[in-house]
Amino acid sequence: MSCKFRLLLENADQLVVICQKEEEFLLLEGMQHLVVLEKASLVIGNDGYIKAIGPTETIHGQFSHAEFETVIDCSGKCVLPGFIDAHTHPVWAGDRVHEFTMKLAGATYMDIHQSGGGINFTVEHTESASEEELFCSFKQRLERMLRAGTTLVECKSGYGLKLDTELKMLRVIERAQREMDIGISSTYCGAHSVPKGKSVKEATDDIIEHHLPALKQMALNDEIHVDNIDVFCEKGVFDLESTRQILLAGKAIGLHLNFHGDELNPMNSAELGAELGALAVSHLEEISDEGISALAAAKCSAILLPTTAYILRLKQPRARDMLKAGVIVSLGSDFNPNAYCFSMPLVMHLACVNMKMSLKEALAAATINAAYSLGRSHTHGSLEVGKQGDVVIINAPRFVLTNLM
Ligand SMILES: N=CN[C@@H](CCC(=O)O)C(=O)O
Ligand SMILES: [Zn+2]
Repeated sequence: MSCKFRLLLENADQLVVICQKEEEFLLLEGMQHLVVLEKASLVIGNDGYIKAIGPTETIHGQFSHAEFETVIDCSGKCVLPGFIDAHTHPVWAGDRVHEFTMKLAGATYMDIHQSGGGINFTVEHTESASEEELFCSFKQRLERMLRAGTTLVECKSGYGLKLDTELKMLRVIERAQREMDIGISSTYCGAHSVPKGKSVKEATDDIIEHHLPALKQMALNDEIHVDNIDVFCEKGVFDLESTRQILLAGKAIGLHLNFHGDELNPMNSAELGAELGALAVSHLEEISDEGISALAAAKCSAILLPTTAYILRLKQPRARDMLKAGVIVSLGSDFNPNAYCFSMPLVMHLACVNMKMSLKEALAAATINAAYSLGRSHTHGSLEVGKQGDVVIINAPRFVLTNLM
């Protein structure tokens, strides 16, 4: 082993490891027992991966002859894994502030959507924006997410709908993956809305016959690498059958299934996600009891989005029922022109206050479980040797009271 390392975080009051047995996710019981080391240190190697973690004295002894590029004294501070934002729509042009006024006056999300606003408004502005403009605003948004402690973020396309604009968005995401110091999981969301002038069937066929083969070819050419496929499964958008067809076609080209469901109307989306082997379904404000059982049995994560229920005044997702039933609960900011939130700390806060999750449950949902929902829990979501060294240092001595655990 080389004697040069990138970073030593020394003597943290609390080092919140989350879990230490290579767990892929935590369920209700595991969330109550997050692993927290006190007076502890952590070493990150030149490759960016965690090399050692343990009591300050032990690490001090083991690395007494090592050289570190940077040493940070974490006395009086608390170290957490970087937050993972499991659901965002961050590439777009054209704000929708006027829609907030309409909503305050009583319009619903679907009223606005059906009158050509909402997603379709953003689609028009994103189509006319240049790739460079989209990249610049996206970059600023990612920088703000990083400043709020997010180190891995799921980023969707979905304001293109036409193949060309979807590819423009995915190229912008790909460029950020290469150029920026934030981890990105890229999601093709061409079925985010039915394009003007097309029926659901025509849109579904276009995606299956043209978009997905193009993505497959671009992956083979090493041009664009997409991780997940998403569909907005909702009354008046993509119904259950078209959602199934699109997801199956995405699965056939190797994409993880991770889609919007049961948000405004009960659609049996959770049941569909479980049946198809989806990694995750997002929203779920209108999930059924059967949907909850199906997610638990299939180990399909529920990505809950407290900002959406807040801004649209929807009923809160049933986080407690899901946790009790054994569902893998994750969190995301749902950053988009309708829910303008960069901050996973705020998302965790809303999850606690509005969805009645505990601090520990919210942190596990924003780290190891969010990593699971993106198929990344082998490398992200906890501070374990061999995982990526993504950390947040907070200027406070504790995240949790260990004697109350
Ligand atoms: N519900 C569908 N998609 C987004 C909203 C996108 C938009 O309104 O632009 C969501 O997750 O909340
Ligand atoms: Zn969304």
